[in-house]
Amino acid sequence: MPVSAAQPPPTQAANARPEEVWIDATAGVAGDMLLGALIDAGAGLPVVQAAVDAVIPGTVRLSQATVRRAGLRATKVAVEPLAEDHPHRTWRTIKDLIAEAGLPAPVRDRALAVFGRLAGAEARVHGVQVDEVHFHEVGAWDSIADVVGVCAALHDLGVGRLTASPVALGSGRVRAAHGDIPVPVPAVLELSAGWQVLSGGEGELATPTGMALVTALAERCGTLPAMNVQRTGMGAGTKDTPGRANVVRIVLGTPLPAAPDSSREATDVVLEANIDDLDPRLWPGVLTALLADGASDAWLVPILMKKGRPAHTLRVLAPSAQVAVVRERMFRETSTIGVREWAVHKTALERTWVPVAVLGEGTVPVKVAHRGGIIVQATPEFEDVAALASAHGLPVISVLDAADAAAAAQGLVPGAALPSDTA
Ligand SMILES: O=C([S-])c1cc(C(=O)S)c[n+]([C@@H]2O[C@H](COP(=O)(O)O)[C@@H](O)[C@H]2O)c1
Ligand code: NI
Repeated sequence: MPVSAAQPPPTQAANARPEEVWIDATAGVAGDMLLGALIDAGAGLPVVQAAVDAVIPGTVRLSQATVRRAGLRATKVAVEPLAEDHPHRTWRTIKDLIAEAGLPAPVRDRALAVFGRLAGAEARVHGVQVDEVHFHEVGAWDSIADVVGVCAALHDLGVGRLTASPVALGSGRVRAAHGDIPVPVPAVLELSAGWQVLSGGEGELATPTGMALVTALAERCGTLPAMNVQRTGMGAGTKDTPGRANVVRIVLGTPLPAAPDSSREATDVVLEANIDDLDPRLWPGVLTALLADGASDAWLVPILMKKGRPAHTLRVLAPSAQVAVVRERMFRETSTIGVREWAVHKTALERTWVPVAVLGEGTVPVKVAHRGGIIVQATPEFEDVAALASAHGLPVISVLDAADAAAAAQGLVPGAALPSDTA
């Protein structure tokens, strides 16, 4: 039943641009729920419609309504087709549509990242090449509307950093293009790798599009970060389940100034072990595997350990969500019979990647670390430099010098303002 909006008008503080968003997906998440929550928090539906129209002109109409879910008021976004014909689109087609739509760079890049993650999961589930993935449900127009719409809404609200809660996946079975499949559906399970999830709850609580949005856009899985709250938003799912509100909540605000060290929230974990009996030829492979598992860094410190034995401390820095996988790798691939762990707070500068053209042979991404809108470091990604050099038979040092010069020519130098289209 439609109900009237109960949200108070925004205060002056609530109108300031929020730097941070936390997504509460503990009741599940779907693309339309997240979009509803962002519209509920103040993103403009016309802005969202314009972004979607730029990608798939004249294909869908978005509308919003205020509804109740288990007694809670929330915004429901509906995506209606304007034409009867819904072609199956491949990831290759969708990538081109998004890339060529003239969207603001942050909207385009976020939308490509989300769809790329969704396409990667579908490719693994169905055993096909990623470019050939078909978005088999309703020809992909509703997924495009959800993904592009959410990214446009985030841009409209001026959101920088996103974090999110663990995601409730649900239970049971659903009917999809593949027939009758178990919940969590295969694409959702694939997208859950590296994220914290909750079981329980009836039905399909998280859809592939919702899960791709959360895991591609949020930097970290965890509880509500310390912030000055400005606005909140409630987005409704389709079903109304009594006793369990089918909603996504979002909280927008500005981060609190850094607290004293002792009270800062731990974001990462250091795991370590002293090892004196591993064949040294195995170490490079161990370090590589730990990084592939999602560790932020893994390194060896030469030590003289008990009984006067020359040995190494293997030390690994990992985001909290990756700790179990990293610990398992340490036990499986080294000779250690114990692992020590402690929580740490890592302070990481914001970073973004800007492609620069190099020697007329291709592009290399430059990692730009920034703080308060000012560039602190700009470094061409070495692996990409080395790959370009190898592909064109050039010395790595020449490509590296050319990439540094190209970055400087684009104004990507320490102390310069971050270009507005890369923020
Ligand atoms: O279309 C896609 S990407 C898709 C893949 C799968 C697999 O598990 S494989 C399942 N589904 C089902 O389609 C509907 C709609 O999903 P959205 O992500 O578009 O909201 C839902 O029931 C999915 O489980 C879709
Ligand atoms: Ni599928």
